[in-house]
Amino acid sequence: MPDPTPQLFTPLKLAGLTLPNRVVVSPMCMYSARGGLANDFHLVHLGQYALAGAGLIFSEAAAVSPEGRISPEDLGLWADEHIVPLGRITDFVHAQGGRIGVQLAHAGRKASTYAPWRGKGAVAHEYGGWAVVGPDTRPYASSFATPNAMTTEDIARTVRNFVSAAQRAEMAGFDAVEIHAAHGYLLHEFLSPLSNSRDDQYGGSFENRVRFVLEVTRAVRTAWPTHKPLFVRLSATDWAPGGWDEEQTVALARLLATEGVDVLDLSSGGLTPEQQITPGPAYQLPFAAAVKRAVPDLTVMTVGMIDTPERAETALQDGHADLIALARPFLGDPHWVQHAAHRMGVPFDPVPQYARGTRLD
Ligand SMILES: Cc1cc2nc3c(=O)[nH]c(=O)nc-3n(C[C@H](O)[C@H](O)[C@H](O)COP(=O)(O)O)c2cc1C
Repeated sequence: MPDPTPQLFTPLKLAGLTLPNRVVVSPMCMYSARGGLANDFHLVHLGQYALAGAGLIFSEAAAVSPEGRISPEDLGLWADEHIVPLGRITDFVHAQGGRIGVQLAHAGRKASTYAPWRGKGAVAHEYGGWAVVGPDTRPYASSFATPNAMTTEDIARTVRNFVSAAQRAEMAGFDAVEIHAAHGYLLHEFLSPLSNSRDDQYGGSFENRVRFVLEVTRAVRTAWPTHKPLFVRLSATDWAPGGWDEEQTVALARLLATEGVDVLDLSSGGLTPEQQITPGPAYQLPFAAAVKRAVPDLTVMTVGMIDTPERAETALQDGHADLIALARPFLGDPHWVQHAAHRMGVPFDPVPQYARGTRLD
């Protein structure tokens, strides 16, 4: 074992859950479900990361209501029938010594589109899409559906949907949940002045725009067991003038910390097609660093183009983040953690049962 052990391979305790290393499989929609139900694809896709020793695996966004799906192929947690197929996956991951969380999501005005493999940007109405909702009636882009502005009853029902989804996640055996409030989906749409023109208690001032995400967080935290960590993913900036930005993110981070959020997962963008950004290596790390500086009690996860173990290790050693999430690197190399350990000289056995000699039959 190198001395000192690379931070990437040090454990991290989140509420009652201890992660063996700091590498997290970031949520990735695979557009492979029917009726929101997980199937063999999800078992194999997510299960492979447990066999390969990821510190924590996040499933893709699971819709909290049918109209909150990005596409008809999204995973769901809006009905009890979703519990058993997901439980099969969490059982498998746990049997390999792994940990798995699920992201709870509502796509808002970016719902009801084709899955990307059907043709980008098209609206699913043509083959049986559904009416979409948002803070107001402005669509994400001209090729997207025109949303119905949510009433306060719609908002209250959506809060309840997040709670029911979290309760189903618990019944399915997940170790963590993440509230998806990023990437231009429903909760982010309420946060940003660029997509929220409401004049009621959910629009206008900062306090009003953050109300919906705080209500969801408070309600989910109450329903989700205290020994299991709660993550929230935010887009730290819209990369657009007059939009949501780092300053507001830090202010919201302070509020989320008081609501019992364990981990803030800092991404960016997705609110508008007119983003002013050319992403480069670790381009979202400064947002994690800013939140860590301002809210030291919060555990912070960074994501985005952290493609090498060295870059990940530097982010941890510089104190800019506590956890590193990877998405595309895991698609290219499901054994990323094992390969990182090898490069850093860390002994690493991804399948503890084999290491203990109990499964050598
Ligand atoms: C195929 C694919 C699907 C994704 N689906 C989700 C998702 O369901 N929820 C989410 O928050 N982010 C999603 N993302 C974004 C990733 O979680 C991640 O934030 C982003 O890809 C940047 O990380 P990377 O550079 O390591 O890929 C997706 C990314 C990819 C490539």
